[in-house]
Amino acid sequence: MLQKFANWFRELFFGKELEIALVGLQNAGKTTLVNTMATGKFEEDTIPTIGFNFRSVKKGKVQMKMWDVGGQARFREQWEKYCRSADVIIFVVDAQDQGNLDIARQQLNQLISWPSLEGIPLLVLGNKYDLQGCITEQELITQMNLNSIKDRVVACFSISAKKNSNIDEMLKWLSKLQRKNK
Ligand SMILES: Nc1nc2c(ncn2[C@@H]2O[C@H](COP(=O)(O)OP(=O)(O)OP(=O)(O)O)[C@@H](O)[C@H]2O)c(=O)[nH]1
Ligand SMILES: [Mg+2]
Repeated sequence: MLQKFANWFRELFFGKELEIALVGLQNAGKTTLVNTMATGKFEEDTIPTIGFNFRSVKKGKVQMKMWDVGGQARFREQWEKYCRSADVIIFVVDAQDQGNLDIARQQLNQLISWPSLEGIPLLVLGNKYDLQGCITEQELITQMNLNSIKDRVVACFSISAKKNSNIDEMLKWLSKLQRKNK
């Protein structure tokens, strides 16, 4: 109760802060999304993330502190470490790369089964929606088995980090989240 009041008081004067962990397979577009959120522009030449990148961006009244973690297999065991202290987990999927959906689903299941991550809200993004042959939001919900997740708030959006589409809707959803009591 006291913690809730302290959070409310802090938010009133300093605005809200959200800690965000971005995970998902390599090449899904995590770094591109963070860049688009920061600058509003698409930067073509991202290189695969080694370890992680950190970027803090103010959107409206919300300071978003983003941990963008590498998606290559050798970095995946570190995902939990970054998600542990996050207020929300964003799992980015390449919506065109249907051959990797099974692995994405397995990795997501593995991640959210960590007891340390119980209850942390989950946002699944089907990225690259500007490309032909992408699966829809509804298909992504089915393929990623999102309806079976009952222990946390779950949302799903189709976005394009490249074309900056649906990013505002995503930000609106994020800005409504409560900070975790730390
Ligand atoms: N067409 C299209 N391409 C995109 C989009 N988002 C990212 N890409 C491209 O996808 C490739 C991978 O993007 P990254 O942002 O580096 O992917 P990542 O998820 O950070 O990859 P790792 O750091 O290896 O985990 C790049 O060539 C991007 O230009 C999108 O919305 N549409
Ligand atoms: Mg990256």
